[in-house]
Amino acid sequence: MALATSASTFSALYSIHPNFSVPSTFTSFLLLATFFFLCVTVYRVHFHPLAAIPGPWYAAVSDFWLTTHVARLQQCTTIQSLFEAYGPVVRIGPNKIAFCDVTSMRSVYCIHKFEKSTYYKSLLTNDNDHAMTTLPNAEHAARRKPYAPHYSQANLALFQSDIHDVTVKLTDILGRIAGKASVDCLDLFRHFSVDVLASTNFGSRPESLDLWAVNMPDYISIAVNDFPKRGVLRSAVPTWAWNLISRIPSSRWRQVCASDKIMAQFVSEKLYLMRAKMLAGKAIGDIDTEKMPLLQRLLQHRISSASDLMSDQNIVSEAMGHLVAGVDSSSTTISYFLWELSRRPDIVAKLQREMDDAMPDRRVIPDISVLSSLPYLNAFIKEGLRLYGAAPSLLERVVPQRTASPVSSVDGDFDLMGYALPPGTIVSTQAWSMHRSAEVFPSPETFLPERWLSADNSEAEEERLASMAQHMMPFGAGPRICGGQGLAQVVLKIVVATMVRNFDIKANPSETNERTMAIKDAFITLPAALECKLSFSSRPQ
Ligand code: HEM
Repeated sequence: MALATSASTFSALYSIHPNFSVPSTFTSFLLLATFFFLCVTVYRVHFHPLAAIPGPWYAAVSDFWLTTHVARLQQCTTIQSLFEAYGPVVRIGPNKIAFCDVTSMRSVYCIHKFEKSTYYKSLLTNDNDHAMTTLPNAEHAARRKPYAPHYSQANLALFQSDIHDVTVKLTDILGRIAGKASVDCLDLFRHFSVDVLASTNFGSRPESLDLWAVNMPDYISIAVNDFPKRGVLRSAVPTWAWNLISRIPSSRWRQVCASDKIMAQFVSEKLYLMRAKMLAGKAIGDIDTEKMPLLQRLLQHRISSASDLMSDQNIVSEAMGHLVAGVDSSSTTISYFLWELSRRPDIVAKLQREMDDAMPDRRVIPDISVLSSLPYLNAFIKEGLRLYGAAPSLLERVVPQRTASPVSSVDGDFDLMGYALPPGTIVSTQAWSMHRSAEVFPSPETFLPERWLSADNSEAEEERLASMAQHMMPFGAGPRICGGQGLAQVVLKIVVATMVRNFDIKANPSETNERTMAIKDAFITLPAALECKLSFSSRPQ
Protein backbone atom coordinates (compact mmCIF):
# COMPACT_ATOMS: atom_id res chain seq x y z
CA MET A 1 0.00 0.00 0.00
CA ALA A 2 2.77 2.43 1.09
CA LEU A 3 4.78 1.41 -1.93
CA ALA A 4 1.88 2.09 -4.24
CA THR A 5 1.40 5.52 -2.64
CA SER A 6 5.03 6.53 -3.07
CA ALA A 7 5.06 5.22 -6.63
CA SER A 8 2.02 7.31 -7.45
CA THR A 9 3.59 10.33 -5.69
CA PHE A 10 6.72 9.80 -7.81
CA SER A 11 4.77 9.61 -11.08
CA ALA A 12 2.75 12.64 -9.97
CA LEU A 13 5.97 14.55 -9.35
CA TYR A 14 7.34 13.35 -12.63
CA SER A 15 4.29 14.54 -14.44
CA ILE A 16 4.58 17.94 -12.71
CA HIS A 17 8.33 18.17 -13.60
CA PRO A 18 8.72 16.61 -17.02
CA ASN A 19 12.48 17.43 -17.08
CA PHE A 20 13.19 15.42 -13.94
CA SER A 21 15.43 12.42 -14.51
CA VAL A 22 17.21 9.98 -12.21
CA PRO A 23 20.59 11.54 -11.23
CA SER A 24 23.60 10.23 -13.16
CA THR A 25 26.38 8.34 -11.34
CA PHE A 26 28.58 11.41 -11.57
CA THR A 27 25.93 13.68 -10.05
CA SER A 28 25.32 11.19 -7.26
CA PHE A 29 29.03 11.07 -6.56
CA LEU A 30 29.18 14.86 -6.48
CA LEU A 31 26.23 15.04 -4.07
CA LEU A 32 27.75 12.39 -1.84
CA ALA A 33 31.17 14.09 -1.87
CA THR A 34 29.56 17.45 -1.02
CA PHE A 35 27.61 15.86 1.80
CA PHE A 36 30.76 14.16 3.10
CA PHE A 37 32.73 17.42 2.89
CA LEU A 38 29.99 19.26 4.80
CA CYS A 39 29.96 16.58 7.51
CA VAL A 40 33.77 16.76 7.84
CA THR A 41 33.63 20.57 7.95
CA VAL A 42 30.94 20.62 10.64
CA TYR A 43 32.83 17.99 12.66
CA ARG A 44 36.21 19.71 12.42
CA VAL A 45 34.88 23.18 13.16
CA HIS A 46 32.38 22.29 15.92
CA PHE A 47 33.01 18.83 17.39
CA HIS A 48 36.73 18.07 16.93
CA PRO A 49 38.74 17.90 20.21
CA LEU A 50 40.57 21.06 19.07
CA ALA A 51 37.35 22.91 18.16
CA ALA A 52 37.50 25.25 21.16
CA ILE A 53 40.86 26.69 20.11
CA PRO A 54 40.58 30.05 18.35
CA GLY A 55 41.56 30.47 14.71
CA PRO A 56 40.02 30.97 11.27
CA TRP A 57 37.38 28.31 10.54
CA TYR A 58 38.89 27.53 7.12
CA ALA A 59 42.21 26.61 8.78
CA ALA A 60 40.32 24.11 10.96
CA VAL A 61 38.72 22.49 7.89
CA SER A 62 41.84 21.59 5.95
CA ASP A 63 45.61 22.11 5.73
CA PHE A 64 45.08 23.58 2.27
CA TRP A 65 44.82 27.17 3.48
CA LEU A 66 48.10 27.05 5.39
CA THR A 67 49.79 25.25 2.49
CA THR A 68 48.95 28.15 0.17
CA HIS A 69 50.86 30.47 2.53
CA VAL A 70 53.75 28.03 2.86
CA ALA A 71 53.95 27.86 -0.95
CA ARG A 72 54.03 31.67 -1.10
CA LEU A 73 56.96 31.62 1.37
CA GLN A 74 55.06 33.63 3.95
CA GLN A 75 54.21 31.19 6.71
CA CYS A 76 55.95 33.18 9.46
CA THR A 77 54.10 36.42 8.77
CA THR A 78 50.78 34.61 8.30
CA ILE A 79 51.10 32.86 11.67
CA GLN A 80 52.16 36.15 13.26
CA SER A 81 49.01 37.85 11.97
CA LEU A 82 46.93 34.99 13.43
CA PHE A 83 48.51 35.57 16.85
CA GLU A 84 47.67 39.27 16.53
CA ALA A 85 44.06 38.49 15.60
CA TYR A 86 43.29 35.50 17.86
CA GLY A 87 45.76 35.59 20.76
CA PRO A 88 48.73 33.44 21.78
CA VAL A 89 47.28 30.05 20.87
CA VAL A 90 45.79 29.43 17.44
CA ARG A 91 44.49 26.48 15.48
CA ILE A 92 46.29 26.58 12.14
CA GLY A 93 45.14 23.24 10.68
CA PRO A 94 42.69 20.44 11.46
CA ASN A 95 45.30 18.86 13.71
CA LYS A 96 47.80 21.70 14.15
CA ILE A 97 48.19 24.28 16.89
CA ALA A 98 50.63 27.19 17.03
CA PHE A 99 51.38 29.04 20.24
CA CYS A 100 53.41 32.05 21.28
CA ASP A 101 54.13 31.73 24.98
CA VAL A 102 57.40 31.20 26.80
CA THR A 103 56.08 28.73 29.41
CA SER A 104 54.49 26.53 26.74
CA MET A 105 57.67 26.77 24.66
CA ARG A 106 59.73 25.41 27.55
CA SER A 107 57.11 22.76 28.29
CA VAL A 108 56.96 21.41 24.71
CA TYR A 109 60.63 21.63 23.68
CA CYS A 110 62.60 21.41 26.95
CA ILE A 111 60.52 19.72 29.68
CA HIS A 112 58.35 17.18 27.84
CA LYS A 113 60.73 17.07 24.86
CA PHE A 114 58.02 16.22 22.34
CA GLU A 115 59.30 14.40 19.29
CA LYS A 116 59.57 16.09 15.89
CA SER A 117 56.84 15.74 13.25
CA THR A 118 57.35 13.92 9.95
CA TYR A 119 57.82 17.33 8.28
CA TYR A 120 61.57 16.92 8.87
CA LYS A 121 61.76 13.88 6.61
CA SER A 122 61.94 16.20 3.60
CA LEU A 123 65.51 16.94 4.75
CA LEU A 124 66.84 13.36 4.53
CA THR A 125 70.35 13.31 3.08
CA ASN A 126 71.39 10.57 0.67
CA ASP A 127 67.93 9.04 1.33
CA ASN A 128 68.96 8.43 4.91
CA ASP A 129 68.38 9.96 8.34
CA HIS A 130 70.80 12.27 10.13
CA ALA A 131 70.41 13.91 13.53
CA MET A 132 68.04 16.63 12.34
CA THR A 133 65.63 14.20 10.66
CA THR A 134 65.68 11.45 13.30
CA LEU A 135 62.30 11.65 15.01
CA PRO A 136 62.34 9.36 18.11
CA ASN A 137 64.14 10.96 21.05
CA ALA A 138 66.19 7.90 22.01
CA GLU A 139 67.45 7.37 18.44
CA HIS A 140 68.17 11.06 18.13
CA ALA A 141 70.24 11.07 21.32
CA ALA A 142 72.37 8.25 19.85
CA ARG A 143 72.84 10.30 16.66
CA ARG A 144 73.74 13.49 18.47
CA LYS A 145 76.22 11.95 20.88
CA PRO A 146 79.07 11.44 18.37
CA TYR A 147 78.91 14.91 16.82
CA ALA A 148 77.98 17.18 19.77
CA PRO A 149 81.51 17.51 21.29
CA HIS A 150 82.80 18.75 17.93
CA TYR A 151 80.90 22.04 18.32
CA SER A 152 81.86 22.64 21.97
CA GLN A 153 83.65 25.93 22.68
CA ALA A 154 86.83 24.14 23.70
CA ASN A 155 86.96 22.05 20.52
CA LEU A 156 86.09 24.95 18.22
CA ALA A 157 88.92 26.96 19.79
CA LEU A 158 91.27 24.41 18.17
CA PHE A 159 89.86 25.38 14.76
CA GLN A 160 90.06 29.13 15.25
CA SER A 161 93.12 29.58 13.06
CA ASP A 162 91.34 27.76 10.18
CA ILE A 163 88.31 30.05 10.50
CA HIS A 164 90.61 33.09 10.69
CA ASP A 165 92.43 31.95 7.53
CA VAL A 166 89.18 31.72 5.57
CA THR A 167 88.06 35.11 6.94
CA VAL A 168 91.33 36.82 6.03
CA LYS A 169 91.03 35.36 2.53
CA LEU A 170 87.49 36.76 2.36
CA THR A 171 88.78 40.18 3.45
CA ASP A 172 91.51 40.08 0.80
CA ILE A 173 89.03 39.17 -1.94
CA LEU A 174 86.65 41.94 -0.86
CA GLY A 175 89.58 44.35 -0.59
CA ARG A 176 90.47 43.69 -4.23
CA ILE A 177 86.98 44.48 -5.50
CA ALA A 178 86.20 47.19 -2.92
CA GLY A 179 84.79 50.33 -4.47
CA LYS A 180 84.44 48.70 -7.90
CA ALA A 181 81.26 46.62 -7.95
CA SER A 182 78.56 45.48 -5.61
CA VAL A 183 78.70 41.93 -4.31
CA ASP A 184 75.90 39.41 -3.77
CA CYS A 185 76.55 38.66 -0.10
CA LEU A 186 74.19 35.70 -0.08
CA ASP A 187 76.33 33.95 -2.68
CA LEU A 188 79.66 35.15 -1.32
CA PHE A 189 78.93 34.01 2.25
CA ARG A 190 77.57 30.68 1.01
CA HIS A 191 81.02 30.02 -0.47
CA PHE A 192 82.66 31.34 2.69
CA SER A 193 80.52 29.04 4.88
CA VAL A 194 81.31 26.00 2.72
CA ASP A 195 85.04 26.68 3.23
CA VAL A 196 84.62 27.20 6.99
CA LEU A 197 82.52 24.06 7.44
CA ALA A 198 84.78 21.99 5.26
CA SER A 199 87.85 23.04 7.29
CA THR A 200 86.28 22.19 10.64
CA ASN A 201 84.34 19.13 9.53
CA PHE A 202 86.39 17.51 6.77
CA GLY A 203 89.90 18.75 7.54
CA SER A 204 90.38 20.40 4.13
CA ARG A 205 88.46 22.98 2.20
CA PRO A 206 87.31 22.97 -1.42
CA GLU A 207 88.51 26.60 -1.82
CA SER A 208 85.02 27.71 -2.71
CA LEU A 209 85.97 31.33 -2.01
CA ASP A 210 88.75 31.19 -4.60
CA LEU A 211 86.30 29.86 -7.17
CA TRP A 212 83.87 32.64 -6.29
CA ALA A 213 86.63 35.23 -6.67
CA VAL A 214 87.36 34.14 -10.25
CA ASN A 215 83.68 33.72 -11.09
CA MET A 216 83.93 29.94 -11.53
CA PRO A 217 81.01 27.72 -10.51
CA ASP A 218 81.59 25.84 -7.29
CA TYR A 219 79.56 22.66 -7.60
CA ILE A 220 79.40 22.01 -3.86
CA SER A 221 78.09 25.50 -2.92
CA ILE A 222 75.51 25.18 -5.70
CA ALA A 223 74.46 21.71 -4.51
CA VAL A 224 74.05 22.84 -0.89
CA ASN A 225 71.82 25.67 -2.06
CA ASP A 226 69.79 23.41 -4.38
CA PHE A 227 69.32 20.68 -1.81
CA PRO A 228 66.26 22.03 0.09
CA LYS A 229 64.33 22.60 -3.18
CA ARG A 230 65.12 19.07 -4.27
CA GLY A 231 64.09 17.73 -0.84
CA VAL A 232 60.67 19.40 -0.85
CA LEU A 233 59.97 18.15 -4.37
CA ARG A 234 61.32 14.66 -3.71
CA SER A 235 59.15 14.21 -0.63
CA ALA A 236 56.06 15.56 -2.45
CA VAL A 237 55.98 13.06 -5.33
CA PRO A 238 56.03 9.24 -5.51
CA THR A 239 59.22 7.51 -6.64
CA TRP A 240 57.97 6.72 -10.16
CA ALA A 241 57.08 10.39 -10.74
CA TRP A 242 60.42 11.48 -9.29
CA ASN A 243 62.25 9.13 -11.66
CA LEU A 244 60.40 10.76 -14.54
CA ILE A 245 60.79 14.41 -13.60
CA SER A 246 64.43 14.07 -12.63
CA ARG A 247 65.11 13.05 -16.25
CA ILE A 248 63.69 16.24 -17.76
CA PRO A 249 66.41 17.24 -20.23
CA SER A 250 67.64 20.51 -18.80
CA SER A 251 71.16 20.54 -17.39
CA ARG A 252 70.31 23.05 -14.64
CA TRP A 253 67.23 21.05 -13.63
CA ARG A 254 69.22 17.83 -13.51
CA GLN A 255 71.83 19.57 -11.38
CA VAL A 256 69.09 20.50 -8.86
CA CYS A 257 67.75 16.94 -8.85
CA ALA A 258 71.25 15.54 -8.42
CA SER A 259 72.23 17.94 -5.59
CA ASP A 260 71.85 15.16 -3.03
CA LYS A 261 74.17 12.85 -4.96
CA ILE A 262 76.70 15.62 -5.66
CA MET A 263 76.98 16.35 -1.94
CA ALA A 264 77.09 12.66 -1.05
CA GLN A 265 79.94 12.10 -3.47
CA PHE A 266 81.86 15.10 -2.13
CA VAL A 267 81.49 13.92 1.48
CA SER A 268 82.22 10.27 0.62
CA GLU A 269 85.50 11.27 -1.03
CA LYS A 270 86.48 13.18 2.10
CA LEU A 271 85.54 10.18 4.22
CA TYR A 272 87.65 7.72 2.21
CA LEU A 273 90.62 10.11 2.30
CA MET A 274 90.24 10.56 6.03
CA ARG A 275 90.03 6.81 6.62
CA ALA A 276 93.11 6.24 4.47
CA LYS A 277 95.02 8.82 6.52
CA MET A 278 93.86 7.27 9.75
CA LEU A 279 94.89 3.80 8.60
CA ALA A 280 98.26 5.24 7.70
CA GLY A 281 98.42 6.49 11.28
CA LYS A 282 98.41 10.15 10.25
CA ALA A 283 95.36 11.60 11.90
CA ILE A 284 94.54 9.35 14.80
CA GLY A 285 94.47 11.26 18.05
CA ASP A 286 93.06 11.36 21.53
CA ILE A 287 89.43 12.26 21.12
CA ASP A 288 89.45 14.61 24.13
CA THR A 289 92.54 16.64 23.50
CA GLU A 290 93.50 16.70 19.86
CA LYS A 291 92.17 18.77 17.03
CA MET A 292 90.21 16.41 14.86
CA PRO A 293 87.72 17.21 12.10
CA LEU A 294 84.14 16.04 12.54
CA LEU A 295 84.63 13.22 10.03
CA GLN A 296 87.46 11.73 12.03
CA ARG A 297 85.40 11.98 15.20
CA LEU A 298 82.52 10.13 13.54
CA LEU A 299 84.87 7.49 12.08
CA GLN A 300 86.28 6.79 15.53
CA HIS A 301 82.96 6.79 17.36
CA ARG A 302 81.98 3.48 18.98
CA ILE A 303 78.22 3.01 19.01
CA SER A 304 78.33 0.91 22.15
CA SER A 305 80.91 -0.61 24.43
CA ALA A 306 81.23 -3.28 21.74
CA SER A 307 83.41 -2.35 18.84
CA ASP A 308 80.59 -1.28 16.48
CA LEU A 309 81.56 1.73 14.41
CA MET A 310 79.13 4.03 12.61
CA SER A 311 78.31 2.84 9.10
CA ASP A 312 79.75 4.85 6.19
CA GLN A 313 76.20 5.60 5.09
CA ASN A 314 75.33 7.14 8.45
CA ILE A 315 78.56 9.14 8.60
CA VAL A 316 78.01 10.54 5.10
CA SER A 317 74.40 11.47 5.85
CA GLU A 318 75.34 13.10 9.16
CA ALA A 319 78.14 15.18 7.63
CA MET A 320 75.88 16.17 4.71
CA GLY A 321 73.20 17.16 7.22
CA HIS A 322 75.61 19.61 8.80
CA LEU A 323 76.42 21.20 5.45
CA VAL A 324 72.72 21.54 4.69
CA ALA A 325 71.93 22.91 8.16
CA GLY A 326 74.93 25.21 8.42
CA VAL A 327 75.66 26.84 5.07
CA ASP A 328 72.54 28.67 3.95
CA SER A 329 71.49 29.49 7.52
CA SER A 330 74.83 31.22 8.10
CA SER A 331 75.01 33.02 4.74
CA THR A 332 71.47 34.38 5.07
CA THR A 333 71.99 35.54 8.65
CA ILE A 334 75.29 37.26 7.75
CA SER A 335 73.73 38.90 4.67
CA TYR A 336 70.94 40.45 6.75
CA PHE A 337 73.45 41.61 9.37
CA LEU A 338 75.47 43.41 6.69
CA TRP A 339 72.34 44.85 5.06
CA GLU A 340 71.39 46.30 8.47
CA LEU A 341 74.89 47.79 8.80
CA SER A 342 74.62 49.34 5.33
CA ARG A 343 71.71 51.50 6.47
CA ARG A 344 72.60 52.21 10.09
CA PRO A 345 75.63 54.52 10.36
CA ASP A 346 74.87 55.05 14.06
CA ILE A 347 75.39 51.33 14.78
CA VAL A 348 78.44 51.12 12.51
CA ALA A 349 80.11 54.01 14.34
CA LYS A 350 79.70 52.25 17.71
CA LEU A 351 80.90 48.92 16.37
CA GLN A 352 83.88 50.47 14.63
CA ARG A 353 84.89 52.33 17.79
CA GLU A 354 84.86 49.06 19.71
CA MET A 355 86.64 47.08 17.00
CA ASP A 356 89.33 49.70 16.28
CA ASP A 357 90.43 49.28 19.91
CA ALA A 358 90.08 45.50 20.06
CA MET A 359 91.64 44.80 16.67
CA PRO A 360 94.54 47.25 16.19
CA ASP A 361 95.88 45.31 13.18
CA ARG A 362 92.95 44.86 10.87
CA ARG A 363 94.37 41.67 9.42
CA VAL A 364 94.80 40.02 12.81
CA ILE A 365 91.51 38.73 14.17
CA PRO A 366 91.36 38.67 17.98
CA ASP A 367 90.81 35.45 19.91
CA ILE A 368 87.15 34.49 20.33
CA SER A 369 87.44 35.14 24.10
CA VAL A 370 88.22 38.79 23.27
CA LEU A 371 85.37 39.09 20.77
CA SER A 372 82.96 37.50 23.24
CA SER A 373 83.81 40.16 25.82
CA LEU A 374 82.93 43.14 23.61
CA PRO A 375 79.57 44.49 24.80
CA TYR A 376 78.37 46.25 21.66
CA LEU A 377 79.45 43.52 19.25
CA ASN A 378 77.60 40.93 21.33
CA ALA A 379 74.52 43.15 21.67
CA PHE A 380 74.54 43.53 17.87
CA ILE A 381 74.73 39.75 17.34
CA LYS A 382 71.85 39.12 19.76
CA GLU A 383 69.69 41.77 18.14
CA GLY A 384 70.62 40.43 14.71
CA LEU A 385 69.60 36.90 15.68
CA ARG A 386 66.37 38.26 17.14
CA LEU A 387 65.24 39.86 13.88
CA TYR A 388 67.29 38.03 11.27
CA GLY A 389 68.06 34.54 12.63
CA ALA A 390 67.67 32.42 9.49
CA ALA A 391 65.42 29.69 10.93
CA PRO A 392 62.51 31.54 12.61
CA SER A 393 59.78 29.17 11.37
CA LEU A 394 57.41 26.77 13.15
CA LEU A 395 59.37 23.92 14.77
CA GLU A 396 56.76 21.15 14.68
CA ARG A 397 56.45 18.65 17.51
CA VAL A 398 53.87 15.90 18.20
CA VAL A 399 51.90 15.44 21.45
CA PRO A 400 52.94 11.92 22.53
CA GLN A 401 50.75 8.90 23.27
CA ARG A 402 49.94 8.62 26.94
CA THR A 403 51.96 5.43 27.17
CA ALA A 404 54.95 6.87 25.33
CA SER A 405 58.52 6.64 26.63
CA PRO A 406 59.15 8.33 29.97
CA VAL A 407 61.29 10.96 28.20
CA SER A 408 58.34 12.60 26.51
CA SER A 409 55.16 11.21 28.05
CA VAL A 410 52.32 13.25 29.51
CA ASP A 411 49.77 11.78 31.92
CA GLY A 412 46.50 12.67 30.21
CA ASP A 413 45.71 14.99 27.33
CA PHE A 414 48.48 17.59 27.17
CA ASP A 415 47.38 20.93 28.59
CA LEU A 416 48.46 23.85 26.45
CA MET A 417 47.44 27.20 27.92
CA GLY A 418 44.19 25.72 29.25
CA TYR A 419 43.37 23.63 26.15
CA ALA A 420 43.53 19.84 26.33
CA LEU A 421 45.41 18.49 23.32
CA PRO A 422 44.98 14.80 22.47
CA PRO A 423 47.98 12.63 21.49
CA GLY A 424 49.00 13.10 17.87
CA THR A 425 48.25 16.85 17.82
CA ILE A 426 51.01 18.81 16.09
CA VAL A 427 52.13 21.76 18.21
CA SER A 428 54.71 24.39 17.41
CA THR A 429 55.95 27.85 18.03
CA GLN A 430 58.08 30.11 15.85
CA ALA A 431 61.04 32.25 16.82
CA TRP A 432 59.65 34.88 14.44
CA SER A 433 56.79 35.60 16.88
CA MET A 434 58.60 34.86 20.16
CA HIS A 435 61.19 37.45 19.11
CA ARG A 436 58.57 40.03 18.25
CA SER A 437 56.60 40.09 21.49
CA ALA A 438 56.02 43.81 22.07
CA GLU A 439 55.80 43.35 25.85
CA VAL A 440 59.25 41.82 26.02
CA PHE A 441 60.89 43.68 23.14
CA PRO A 442 59.39 47.21 22.99
CA SER A 443 59.23 48.51 19.37
CA PRO A 444 59.89 44.94 18.24
CA GLU A 445 60.54 45.76 14.58
CA THR A 446 63.25 48.31 15.44
CA PHE A 447 66.83 47.02 15.25
CA LEU A 448 68.18 48.19 18.58
CA PRO A 449 71.36 46.54 19.94
CA GLU A 450 71.13 48.87 22.96
CA ARG A 451 68.17 46.89 24.29
CA TRP A 452 70.68 44.15 25.20
CA LEU A 453 72.89 46.48 27.24
CA SER A 454 72.17 46.92 30.93
CA ALA A 455 71.21 50.53 31.78
CA ASP A 456 72.15 50.03 35.45
CA ASN A 457 72.66 47.21 37.91
CA SER A 458 69.09 47.31 39.23
CA GLU A 459 66.97 44.20 39.79
CA ALA A 460 64.41 45.47 37.27
CA GLU A 461 67.10 45.69 34.63
CA GLU A 462 68.26 42.16 35.39
CA GLU A 463 64.69 40.91 35.06
CA ARG A 464 64.24 42.73 31.74
CA LEU A 465 67.37 41.16 30.27
CA ALA A 466 66.48 37.72 31.64
CA SER A 467 63.00 37.90 30.13
CA MET A 468 64.44 38.80 26.71
CA ALA A 469 66.92 35.93 26.93
CA GLN A 470 64.13 33.48 27.82
CA HIS A 471 62.16 34.50 24.73
CA MET A 472 65.09 34.06 22.38
CA MET A 473 65.15 30.84 20.36
CA PRO A 474 67.03 31.59 17.10
CA PHE A 475 68.62 28.14 17.34
CA GLY A 476 65.52 26.30 18.62
CA ALA A 477 65.29 24.91 22.16
CA GLY A 478 65.72 21.73 24.19
CA PRO A 479 67.58 18.59 23.14
CA ARG A 480 66.94 19.33 19.44
CA ILE A 481 68.54 22.77 19.63
CA CYS A 482 70.86 23.63 16.73
CA GLY A 483 73.81 21.28 16.90
CA GLY A 484 76.14 23.80 15.26
CA GLN A 485 75.11 26.76 17.38
CA GLY A 486 78.60 27.07 18.87
CA LEU A 487 80.20 27.32 15.43
CA ALA A 488 77.51 29.69 14.12
CA GLN A 489 78.06 32.09 17.06
CA VAL A 490 81.85 32.06 16.59
CA VAL A 491 81.56 32.68 12.84
CA LEU A 492 79.02 35.51 13.25
CA LYS A 493 81.26 37.33 15.73
CA ILE A 494 84.38 36.90 13.60
CA VAL A 495 82.64 38.03 10.40
CA VAL A 496 80.94 41.10 11.86
CA ALA A 497 84.12 42.15 13.69
CA THR A 498 86.26 41.75 10.57
CA MET A 499 83.82 43.39 8.18
CA VAL A 500 83.26 46.55 10.27
CA ARG A 501 86.98 46.82 11.06
CA ASN A 502 87.95 46.62 7.38
CA PHE A 503 85.10 48.07 5.37
CA ASP A 504 82.34 50.61 5.06
CA ILE A 505 79.29 48.93 3.60
CA LYS A 506 76.67 50.58 1.41
CA ALA A 507 73.58 49.50 -0.50
CA ASN A 508 72.57 51.03 -3.79
CA PRO A 509 68.79 51.51 -3.30
CA SER A 510 68.13 50.70 -6.95
CA GLU A 511 69.42 47.14 -6.43
CA THR A 512 69.00 46.48 -2.70
CA ASN A 513 66.13 47.95 -0.71
CA GLU A 514 63.29 47.08 1.68
CA ARG A 515 61.42 45.35 -1.12
CA THR A 516 64.26 43.17 -2.38
CA MET A 517 65.25 42.31 1.20
CA ALA A 518 61.69 41.52 2.38
CA ILE A 519 62.01 38.28 4.35
CA LYS A 520 60.54 35.16 2.75
CA ASP A 521 60.58 31.88 4.62
CA ALA A 522 60.97 28.33 3.44
CA PHE A 523 61.95 27.02 6.89
CA ILE A 524 65.21 28.91 6.26
CA THR A 525 64.60 32.56 5.40
CA LEU A 526 65.75 34.28 2.22
CA PRO A 527 65.45 37.77 0.77
CA ALA A 528 62.63 38.26 -1.77
CA ALA A 529 65.14 39.02 -4.54
CA LEU A 530 67.16 35.89 -3.67
CA GLU A 531 70.24 38.09 -3.47
CA CYS A 532 71.70 40.78 -1.22
CA LYS A 533 73.92 43.10 -3.24
CA LEU A 534 76.11 45.40 -1.16
CA SER A 535 79.16 47.56 -1.90
CA PHE A 536 82.28 47.42 0.24
CA SER A 537 84.86 50.19 0.43
CA SER A 538 88.10 49.76 2.36
CA ARG A 539 88.40 51.90 5.45
CA PRO A 540 91.50 54.08 5.82
CA GLN A 541 94.08 52.33 8.06
C1 HEM B 1 72.94 31.38 12.10
C2 HEM B 1 73.02 30.15 11.73
C3 HEM B 1 72.11 29.04 12.18
C4 HEM B 1 70.82 29.10 12.60
C5 HEM B 1 69.92 30.32 12.73
C6 HEM B 1 70.43 27.73 12.91
C7 HEM B 1 69.19 27.36 13.41
C8 HEM B 1 68.82 26.06 13.72
C9 HEM B 1 67.57 25.69 14.32
C10 HEM B 1 66.44 26.65 14.66
C11 HEM B 1 67.59 24.35 14.50
C12 HEM B 1 66.52 23.54 15.21
C13 HEM B 1 65.55 22.90 14.27
C14 HEM B 1 64.42 22.23 15.01
O1 HEM B 1 64.27 22.23 16.22
O2 HEM B 1 63.63 21.70 14.30
C15 HEM B 1 68.84 23.85 14.00
C16 HEM B 1 69.22 22.53 14.01
C17 HEM B 1 70.45 22.08 13.62
N1 HEM B 1 71.49 22.87 13.17
FE1 HEM B 1 71.52 24.88 13.00
N2 HEM B 1 71.48 26.90 12.66
C18 HEM B 1 72.54 27.66 12.23
C19 HEM B 1 73.79 27.22 11.89
C20 HEM B 1 74.20 25.92 11.97
C21 HEM B 1 75.54 25.45 11.70
C22 HEM B 1 76.71 26.36 11.30
C23 HEM B 1 75.52 24.09 11.84
C24 HEM B 1 76.60 23.06 11.68
C25 HEM B 1 77.68 23.19 11.15
C26 HEM B 1 74.18 23.70 12.22
C27 HEM B 1 73.78 22.41 12.46
C28 HEM B 1 72.55 22.04 12.92
C29 HEM B 1 72.18 20.67 13.20
C30 HEM B 1 73.10 19.44 13.07
C31 HEM B 1 70.87 20.69 13.65
C32 HEM B 1 70.04 19.48 14.09
C33 HEM B 1 70.24 19.30 15.56
C34 HEM B 1 69.73 17.98 16.07
O3 HEM B 1 68.53 17.68 15.88
O4 HEM B 1 70.52 17.26 16.70
N3 HEM B 1 73.41 24.85 12.28
N4 HEM B 1 69.60 24.93 13.55
